[in-house]
Amino acid sequence: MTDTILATEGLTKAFGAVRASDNVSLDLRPGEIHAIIGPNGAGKSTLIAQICGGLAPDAGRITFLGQDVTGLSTRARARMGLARTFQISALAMEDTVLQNVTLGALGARGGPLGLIRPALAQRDLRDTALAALDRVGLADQAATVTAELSHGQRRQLEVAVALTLKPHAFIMDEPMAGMGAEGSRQMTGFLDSLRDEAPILLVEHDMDAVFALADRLSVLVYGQIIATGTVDEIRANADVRAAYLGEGS
Ligand SMILES: Nc1ncnc2c1ncn2[C@@H]1O[C@H](COP(=O)(O)OP(=O)(O)OP(=O)(O)O)[C@@H](O)[C@H]1O
Repeated sequence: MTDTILATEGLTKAFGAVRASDNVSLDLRPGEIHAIIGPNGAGKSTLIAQICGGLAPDAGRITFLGQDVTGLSTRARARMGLARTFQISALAMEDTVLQNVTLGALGARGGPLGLIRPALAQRDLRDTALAALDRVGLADQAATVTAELSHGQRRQLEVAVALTLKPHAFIMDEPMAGMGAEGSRQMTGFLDSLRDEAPILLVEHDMDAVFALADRLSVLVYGQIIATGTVDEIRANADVRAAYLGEGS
């Protein structure tokens, strides 16, 4: 039990007749990357939205760090260290890289964002921000305007913002989306190293990345988890092959 950072138990969410989450139970353990895969419309986004707090489940519960967080707001979960990344719109494109991370660090402390006193001059905030940039390999881009970053660099910047939360878990929604082969390879290496900071719940369509990274996979089909296991176990699973991986291969 203490080996679980995040867990869902019996999570259920219906939209009319569609059961987008149907009794979903899964857990995320220290140091692991747990990938959620499944065909389009399987319920991955719905699941992530419930875990992060944007969508209330009809039934079931979510525990994070041993606490029932089902009724907590997205912000409260984020403050506890549940870090959702790769919502690109969260970055202020006209601000510098350092400004973006500093504002993230300020937000993480609960400071009112409207009162951006000279946040950049606050030494501890600045140090936190610079350390996060260093960790993701963007220290030399601190003064760059965010809009000038490449797609991949923006994703690294999002992770830097998340790092200022001192995350206990990362929730990542399609980090490889929109990346070329080289970008995906670099991102795969980056995520591989990031699991040392906090475990990652990863929704991703790029199967090369998933198979390279995941310690465990859960396969979601029509809102239900039909299998959870290691890459080898999932590859060998007849139900999974029939429902998903077998498609076209
Ligand atoms: N707000 C909503 N209102 C009605 N139906 C919804 C809503 N959100 C999701 N659904 C339905 O719930 C099911 C699961 O959708 P969801 O977006 O969670 O799947 P997904 O696995 O994330 O898909 P994709 O891989 O295409 O992003 C689908 O049938 C979808 O049409």
